[in-house]
Amino acid sequence: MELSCRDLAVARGGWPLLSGVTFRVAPGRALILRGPNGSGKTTLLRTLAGLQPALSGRADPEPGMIAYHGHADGLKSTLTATENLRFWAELFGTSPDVRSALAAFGLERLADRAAAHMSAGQRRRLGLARLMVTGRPVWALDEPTVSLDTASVTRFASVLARHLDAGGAALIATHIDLGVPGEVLDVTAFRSAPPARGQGGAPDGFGNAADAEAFL
Ligand SMILES: Nc1ncnc2c1ncn2[C@@H]1O[C@H](COP(=O)(O)OP(=O)(O)OP(=O)(O)O)[C@@H](O)[C@H]1O
Repeated sequence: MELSCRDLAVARGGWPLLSGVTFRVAPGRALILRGPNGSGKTTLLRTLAGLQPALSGRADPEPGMIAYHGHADGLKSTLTATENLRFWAELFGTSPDVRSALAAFGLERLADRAAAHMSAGQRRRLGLARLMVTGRPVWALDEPTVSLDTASVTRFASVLARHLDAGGAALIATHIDLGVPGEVLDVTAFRSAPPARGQGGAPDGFGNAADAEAFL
């Protein structure tokens, strides 16, 4: 499935961050988001995933077709690895092969262990295995390889390659080369214009005007 954005404007805490964001990701391709800390990569991903509204513009497909993996792993800490994947499959209305999803991330021996008793890297692997049970054609991923060792990065890259081979698409904020087909988009090209001086501070929840101006 294709992922596209036209003239999208996004904000955090009511403060415009990016505007005029336009791109197209064909089925089978990934678009890698780049940009320094605080430049708006997470905000763009969250907007596309429907976790916050866009200020203006258009994005396709609608969030219901997008599986989002953010900084948190989205796990229920008291549930085992298998139970977590079943929980998500039920939520997404799919009938997945949970054993294959666990195997893809080398989690077979942890199938019956509660997420609370896993290491950070093991939890991250389980969180990523969740993507395989969503059945969603577009993946929006925010720094998916954080906490992963080299072997796990390779496993993840291979799961991602299979997703793309099957006609899926992906938008990924990452600083490492995952070796998948696609282009790189630097979000700093879409920075919103800085606010005019004397227009007051940043809106509640954003931080403060100095922070905002430092970024903008
Ligand atoms: N919960 C929040 N409330 C208000 N402002 C926020 C919030 N989270 C982030 N921001 C601000 O929004 C801006 C964009 O943040 P965002 O997380 O989208 O950047 P990023 O490019 O993903 O950064 P990083 O590379 O550090 O993950 C930053 O200036 C940040 O300070």
